[in-house]
Amino acid sequence: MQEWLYLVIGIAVVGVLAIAGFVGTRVRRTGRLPEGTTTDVITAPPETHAPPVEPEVEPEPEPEVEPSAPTLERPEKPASRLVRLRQRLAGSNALGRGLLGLLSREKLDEDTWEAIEDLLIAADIGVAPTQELVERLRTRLRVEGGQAPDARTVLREELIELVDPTMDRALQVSGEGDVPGVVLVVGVNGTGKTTTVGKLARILVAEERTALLAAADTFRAAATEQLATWGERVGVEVVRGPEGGDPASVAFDAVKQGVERGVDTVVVDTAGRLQNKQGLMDELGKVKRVIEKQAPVTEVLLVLDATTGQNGLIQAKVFSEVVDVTGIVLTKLDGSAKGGIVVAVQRQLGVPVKLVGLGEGPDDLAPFDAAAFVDALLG
Ligand SMILES: Nc1nc2c(ncn2[C@@H]2O[C@H](COP(=O)(O)OP(=O)(O)OP(=O)(O)O)[C@@H](O)[C@H]2O)c(=O)[nH]1
Repeated sequence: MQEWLYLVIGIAVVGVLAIAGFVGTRVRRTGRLPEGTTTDVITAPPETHAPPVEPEVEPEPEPEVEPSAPTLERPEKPASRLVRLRQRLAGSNALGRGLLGLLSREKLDEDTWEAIEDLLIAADIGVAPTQELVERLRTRLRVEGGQAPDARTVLREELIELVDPTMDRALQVSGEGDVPGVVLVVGVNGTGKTTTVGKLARILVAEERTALLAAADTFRAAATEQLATWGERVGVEVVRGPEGGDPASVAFDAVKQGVERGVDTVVVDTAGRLQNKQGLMDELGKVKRVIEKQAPVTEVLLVLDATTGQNGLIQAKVFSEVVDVTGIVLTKLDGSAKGGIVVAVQRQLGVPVKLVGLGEGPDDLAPFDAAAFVDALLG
């Protein structure tokens, strides 16, 4: 009986030890205590403080912003522009004042008439027109002398006559039927040709016409950029080609687009390098020929710098031999004391001055008018 008691105690001890061993093994293997068990011996792995993971947030789609249309400028109506001529002809109206001073003398002797001739020639009117004018003034002032004619009135009338108010100065900017009018702008670089094309675009816009510009001056890259800026300001597109490319192909493309889009007028800027007459003739001849596959050229404007005097007249002659010039744009009249060039160039080419440049402002290009010009000269 005692042996049985020892056996039961032994089994019980072994059992307790076995259970303790099993529990220890599980804790080590799993790293955690079985549910409801606590102990000081086994420590849980240290908690790591990983930064909290931000939930991924889909970025808000950028709201689509309509490219805002550039604010377009509203060019000044052409009719009001010539009023600026009077102030701008600061140099040229010295001619008017000088003539009036001489003609108001009590005695119009030979010396006075000579001084009048000198003044007119210095203002670039040209020798033949000067002699004609002096002759007419002498006759009128002598014949009407008894009634003390107003020298100013006589001079005004004779100057207007000389500038010729009967010439048709309307710009031909409309084509026949559905095709656009095509204005070809030619002239030596530096005369203000590209500026004139830009200003002309503004005149067309002011008159509510649609226009397209052709940057066919591929010779000077900056000319294309310059033209693009002019166009952007009034919402007129510019057709351009590669730098140094064929000007005729740019002109062709522009007029083709003009026909397709049904614009009113295409204005073509050209390079017009005066390297030699044959080169110029080839270049401008080709430009005109290819344009006319699409639409007739309605106006050929020759741009001349009024400050260049006789040089300008020589250029004018060369260009007029190469293309049929139909109108003259006289730029920089504001800075010139030589307003007489208007008379000289019209006489030389037999075509009217249609536009005058009066400054560097965007709307400083005005339709020319004989009476307003003479009034500005006389101050
Ligand atoms: N004061 C004055 N300056 C003018 C007038 N017209 C043009 N200009 C200036 O003359 C300079 C030459 O003008 P452009 O238009 O670049 O000359 P361009 O003939 O086109 O020369 P290219 O582009 O090289 O063919 C510019 O500084 C113009 O602002 C004008 O009527 N009066």
